[in-house]
Amino acid sequence: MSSLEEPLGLDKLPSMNTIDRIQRFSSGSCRPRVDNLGMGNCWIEGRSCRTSNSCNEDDEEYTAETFPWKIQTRDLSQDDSFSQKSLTKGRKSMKFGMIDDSISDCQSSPKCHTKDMQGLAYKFLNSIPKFVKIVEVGPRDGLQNEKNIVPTSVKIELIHRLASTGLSVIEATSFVSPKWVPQLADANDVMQAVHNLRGIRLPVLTPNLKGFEAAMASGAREVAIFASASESFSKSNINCSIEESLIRFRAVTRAAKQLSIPVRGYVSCVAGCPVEGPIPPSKVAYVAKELYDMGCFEISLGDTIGVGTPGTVVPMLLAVMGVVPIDKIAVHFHDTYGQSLPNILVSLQMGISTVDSSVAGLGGCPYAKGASGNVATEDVVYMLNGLGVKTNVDLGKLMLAGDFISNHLGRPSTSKTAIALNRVTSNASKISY
Ligand SMILES: CC(C)(COP(=O)([O-])OP(=O)([O-])OC[C@H]1O[C@@H](n2cnc3c(N)ncnc32)[C@H](O)[C@@H]1OP(=O)([O-])[O-])[C@@H](O)C(=O)NCCC(=O)NCCSC(=O)C[C@@](C)(O)CC(=O)[O-]
Repeated sequence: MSSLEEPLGLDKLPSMNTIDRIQRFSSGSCRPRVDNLGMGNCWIEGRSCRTSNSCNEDDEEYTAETFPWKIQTRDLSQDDSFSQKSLTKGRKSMKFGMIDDSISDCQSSPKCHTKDMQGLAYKFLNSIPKFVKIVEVGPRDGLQNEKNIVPTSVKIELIHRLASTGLSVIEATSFVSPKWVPQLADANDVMQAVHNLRGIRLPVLTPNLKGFEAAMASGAREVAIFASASESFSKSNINCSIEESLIRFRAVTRAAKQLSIPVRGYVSCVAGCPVEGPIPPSKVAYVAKELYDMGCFEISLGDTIGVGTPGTVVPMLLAVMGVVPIDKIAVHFHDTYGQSLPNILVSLQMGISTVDSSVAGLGGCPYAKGASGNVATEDVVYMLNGLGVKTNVDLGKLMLAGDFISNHLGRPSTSKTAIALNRVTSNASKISY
């Protein structure tokens, strides 16, 4: 049975319910053990883990120290604009997913235990970063799998439209073999047309030195290399073993360093492989560390076939967080099982602040059959808006970019947000978000 048919579920983990696990991870008392994170082992080890699935931890006060690995996270204490102002904002802020005043309503009810409610809100929202950087991968990951090749002019227009939304990073294309990915054979033309866009980073995928050199010649000023945590996927995707790929990627990072070009590193199949099924977190951590050690400024963890759930994503992230600083980790979810948003939410709760996504939910990998598109950028922005997290992305303009490419492809967007908001207004640009 292919891993697409069978979710990689909690049965692969120690028997601890998900909420319990999130609580324990959030508390910071269970830290990843990096030396032995294989399948079937204790995924987490804290100061007082006695068995593979239990941590001897009493409920703690939710103080700043309880989230030791967080970076620039929100503070829900008295002065915090989110906890206090948002909670008393009134019904008007319910519009478009903004947090409502139900908690403050509840606080005034004798039936509600105010301290418990505040404690719960703190526990689940405290570690979420105040700002999330969105890496838009639509023009690359989104279009690399389209049956009908998208004209170069449409790709260029899409990048321009995305650039106007406030996105700061747009992955533009790939310098890969046109025999393998004919959809992106026009990489040079696309980059020549957009590389001068101001105030925006436009990384491109480069699998080897040949791709790197072509990218540089086209005007690219940031690249990404892409390894896999699955041996089988590495072979089918880039035609070499993981170790061989790391040798190629070292050559790319060395060349990039000489030109001061930033290199992003991807690890694909972090939650499962279409051939091998479950991938142990230790394998993901190994590849992530190799990429980080060779100089990648950021490691994007890709659930290429979209089989991950919070139950498998959390232990995988813990393993990687043991070897790569959390502010250097990004998450990249495909939405095959509709798990992307919950997976992103737990990633944010663990302190991750960079999320890859694709406008209109475009995407898929030509070498991962059955995998669906990336999580839609519109859905991510909507959720982050609702959480009070800044992205600097204008949802209305983003929807227009999504409409543009969906119209061109002749099919509706898979973004639930775009579908819902388009239903309530035919002119998204008039909405005040
Ligand atoms: C890696 C290679 C190039 C190896 O391809 P190969 O066939 O093993 O390489 P080769 O070195 O034997 O070269 C074969 C031919 O390709 C040419 N070639 C060689 N390199 C390049 C290059 N850079 N650009 C253009 N042409 C190239 C080379 O010149 C030669 O041309 P020929 O002599 O036959 O005319 C090939 O397997 C390839 O292009 N694979 C790319 C596959 C791809 O893009 N997959 C989708 C990426 S999505 C992903 O990985 C997941 C991610 C990142 O999105 C995260 C997630 O979703 O989880």
